[in-house]
Amino acid sequence: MLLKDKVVLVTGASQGIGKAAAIGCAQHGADVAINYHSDEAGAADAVAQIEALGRRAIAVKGDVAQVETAQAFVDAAVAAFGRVDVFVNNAGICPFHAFLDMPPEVMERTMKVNLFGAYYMVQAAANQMVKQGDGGAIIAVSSISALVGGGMQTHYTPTKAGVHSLMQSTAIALGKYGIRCNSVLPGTIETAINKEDLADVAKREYMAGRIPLGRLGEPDDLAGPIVFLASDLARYVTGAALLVDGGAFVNLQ
Ligand SMILES: NC(=O)C1=CN([C@@H]2O[C@H](COP(=O)(O)OP(=O)(O)OC[C@H]3O[C@@H](n4cnc5c(N)ncnc54)[C@H](O)[C@@H]3O)[C@@H](O)[C@H]2O)C=CC1
Ligand SMILES: C[C@H](O)[C@@H]1OC(=O)[C@H](O)[C@@H]1O
Repeated sequence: MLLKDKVVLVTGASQGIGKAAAIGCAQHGADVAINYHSDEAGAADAVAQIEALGRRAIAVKGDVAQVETAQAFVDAAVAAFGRVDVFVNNAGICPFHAFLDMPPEVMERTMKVNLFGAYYMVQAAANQMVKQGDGGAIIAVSSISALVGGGMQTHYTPTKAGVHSLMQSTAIALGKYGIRCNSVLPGTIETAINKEDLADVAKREYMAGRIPLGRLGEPDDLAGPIVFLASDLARYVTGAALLVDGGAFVNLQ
């Protein structure tokens, strides 16, 4: 039990990596508040799975692109559980699109959800941790795309580099409060975000073939690294970025 009786908040946790992280934290003894955008059934299922583990859970609806969602989420978690120990910034979108004719609204929505949303959420969670006075852990779900490009992701990869950079800067700003800030950098994980993209069999085989561990990732592959960074096992780790990609990044030839 690495997170016994800790209170963990996860954004975008009605499915995919966020849901796996929320359940993974509950498996390690945490109570969990999840933010979700619109998938009521997915959020209810996440809550049910956490409660089945004997832990408490709430689901709070909100669009992370709206500034006020951040404080409302933290307030709801504090009302339910009294405090915030761990904050996982996971919510994100990746609407694949070419660069030269990128619609401004797609570009701006991607920035607002992935980067602005992360900024305001991390700020609200950090203020609560500072008020509590006994530290905390913040983990951002960045991406291998913080380090490498994507021709159909010119609006997306800067947001992932941005949240990685945000963790580096908040690690400095919040270190004196005992708040650790780190990011995980997933490779290609099979979720709804890339279902359409990976429906292209040739692309899917190419992507899988680039991975030394021999398979695409699944959401649960992120749960362990996130629990680790949230836990006291990582008590001297801050400002770090952990690739969780089956070795894809290092596979040049
Ligand atoms: N699947 C992959 O290959 C990779 C995913 N990531 C990142 O992992 C994170 C989670 O994505 P996945 O689980 O893969 O996809 P997903 O599509 O299953 O999950 C994304 C979650 O974010 C939520 N969300 C989207 N917009 C939101 C908004 N405005 N407000 C609140 N919630 C919102 C969705 O409802 C969903 O629950 C994202 O930040 C993504 O960029 C990073 C690297 C690789
Ligand atoms: C959604 C993509 O398949 C996925 O997102 C990322 O951040 C990865 O780098 C992949 O491109």
